[in-house]
Amino acid sequence: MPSRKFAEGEVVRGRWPGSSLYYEVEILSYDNKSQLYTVKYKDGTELELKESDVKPLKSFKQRKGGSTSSSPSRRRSSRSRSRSRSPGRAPKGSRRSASASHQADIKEKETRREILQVKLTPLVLKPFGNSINVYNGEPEHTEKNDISRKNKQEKVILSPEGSFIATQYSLRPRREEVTVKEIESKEQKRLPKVPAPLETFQVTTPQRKSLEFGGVPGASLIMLGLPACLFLLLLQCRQKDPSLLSFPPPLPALGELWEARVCGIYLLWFFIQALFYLLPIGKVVEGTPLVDGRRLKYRLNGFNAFVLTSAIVGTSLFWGIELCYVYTHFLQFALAATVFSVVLSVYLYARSLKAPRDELSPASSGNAVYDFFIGRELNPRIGVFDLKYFCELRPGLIGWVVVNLVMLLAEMKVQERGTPSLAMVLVNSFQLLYVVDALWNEEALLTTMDIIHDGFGFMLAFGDLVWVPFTYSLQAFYLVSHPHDLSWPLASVIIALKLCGYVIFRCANSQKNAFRKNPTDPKLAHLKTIHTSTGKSLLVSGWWGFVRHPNYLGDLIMALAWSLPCGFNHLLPYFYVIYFTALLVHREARDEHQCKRKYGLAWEKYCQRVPYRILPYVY
Ligand SMILES: NC(=O)c1ccc[n+]([C@@H]2O[C@H](COP(=O)([O-])OP(=O)(O)OC[C@H]3O[C@@H](n4cnc5c(N)ncnc54)[C@H](OP(=O)(O)O)[C@@H]3O)[C@@H](O)[C@H]2O)c1
Ligand SMILES: CC(C)=CCC[C@@H](C)[C@H]1CC[C@H]2C3=C(CC[C@]12C)[C@@]1(C)CC[C@H](O)C(C)(C)[C@@H]1CC3
Repeated sequence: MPSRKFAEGEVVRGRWPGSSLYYEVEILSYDNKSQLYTVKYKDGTELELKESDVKPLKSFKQRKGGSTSSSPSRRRSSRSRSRSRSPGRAPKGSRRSASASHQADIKEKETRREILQVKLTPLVLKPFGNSINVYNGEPEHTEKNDISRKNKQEKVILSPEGSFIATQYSLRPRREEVTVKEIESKEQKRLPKVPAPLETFQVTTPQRKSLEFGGVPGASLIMLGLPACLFLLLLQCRQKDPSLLSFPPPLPALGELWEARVCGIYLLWFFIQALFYLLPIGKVVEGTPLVDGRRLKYRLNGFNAFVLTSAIVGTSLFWGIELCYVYTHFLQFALAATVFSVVLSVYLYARSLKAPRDELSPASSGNAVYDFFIGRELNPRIGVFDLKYFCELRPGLIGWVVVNLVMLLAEMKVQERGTPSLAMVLVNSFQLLYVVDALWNEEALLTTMDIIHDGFGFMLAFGDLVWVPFTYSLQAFYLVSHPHDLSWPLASVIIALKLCGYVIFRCANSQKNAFRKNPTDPKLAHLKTIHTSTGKSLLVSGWWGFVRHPNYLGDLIMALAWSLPCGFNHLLPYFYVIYFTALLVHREARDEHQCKRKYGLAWEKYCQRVPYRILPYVY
């Protein structure tokens, strides 16, 4: 049990010395000896504060029934008069740097977040205490998913009037006052229209300290490295001997790889998928609340698009259309897709320069190279057409299944077989199950960090449109020219492994999704939870009590099962497992960082209760 109340990285309110004003600060460190916290204010000021001068964020939203009876506006004007020592005020002449305009963007975004924290954050229940002295930011206790208690909580959260409290006006530095007033009047007009949000990811995400992915050098390296890696993989896979000894493969001339017909087919594919996306079939749902309180609408018809695509592919086969053309021109298709993703990224960056500030991604930085990579605009849309959401699941993911099928047909042709090999059938079926699962559970995508945190830039454009269909299908591509005879006993073990991975993956994801959708779900009543200061709880038993990312564990087990049918002659079919382990370890670290900032000590408590991240007793 930690002796201090607040964790490093936690965002809290810190008293400005000599005043009674509290501002949002981040805990940088704690000195056991002096018992002082080093905190950082939003303008960069670092100070040491006593514990009594630090309060959890939530405690300020609980003063509605407290002694301050003045209206928010009255309170604001009276408090602002007394803000002579605002930490928001930087020393003369030192406030604006060269990147001032983006900093201003970020500042305004933060300001909006702050306002929304005031207006959108759900009330915290009595058990946390209505007084800031009672609740210290720590989870009070771990308890069973108590329905009667949760019902109470749900009631409070869902009531629009009860959920929005405006008590934090005094916490804003004076220099933001004009913007704040302008924005507030806009917000006040908008807010009654939106329902009380349950998910407040963007709203409560505090400012980031450092850039992810190794910052500008890391992003530059990834942007150059990923396409190079893709072409080396494909060229290596085409070799008779794809072992490391014959690396690097001979490089073809660029002219050989560029074919206008292939580009046309690729564009046709993309626009057919876009057309399916626009069909008015499927449920329309709302995404998580944006920084301005709005919720975007998304149509869930990914599975329908898959069925329609299957019908088109089936018809093409019936008419005898040579699908093996995709195999014989695989590198040309990869180049066409790469060029398309680069053009798309340039378009996305260019249009983001005109995007309103509050539509920028929380991951964007103000650095052009980094923002081109991570994406500047959070949800670029052309009318109702959401570019990121569309690309994440449709052309690439469905394309991957079609590529696998093409490889199966190519194997039969190249190896002159009447039926596909058992290894190829397993790879195709396993990956088909994965894609169908993703499309069937499409709604879950709306809460992933790709949708709510990352912008739409080169990373996701290239990742979704090129990396997924052309590298995730590497096992099938490998099997076309490197046959592997798989015995049935071994195949049974691999099938069991795949099913085991799938059960972990699906059950873990479904358990969390069901819990986030309805924490009072009677089916989850047996699970233990930890309460957090945001009003949301964390599961600490069931799948999420086993390791902190059981869904990643299941996904990794499945990844291994996709490679094993290719045998052990070469490393190449295991590329996916290796890459995916690195991706998930990095993704887990990003998520952990964000959860620690969101949930503070409650997250630390969770980490104590569930010490392993992905693999029990190993990691
Ligand atoms: N094949 C691929 O290339 C690929 C790549 C990436 C991901 N994936 C898969 O995609 C799926 C989604 O992954 P993801 O990275 O978006 O993350 P995720 O693991 O689905 O979600 C993480 C979020 O879950 C919530 N959470 C964490 N611990 C919790 C607990 N104990 N109780 C309740 N909620 C908790 C937190 O958000 P809130 O508290 O805000 O709800 C956290 O930010 C995974 O199955 C992953 O394997 C596949
Ligand atoms: C390689 C680099 C640096 C970037 C590319 C990452 C990109 C390939 C992945 C990022 C998020 C991933 C993702 C899926 C596929 C791969 C990514 C786009 C996913 C669509 C796979 C199917 C799952 O069920 C899912 C939950 C829908 C996945 C969502 C995230």
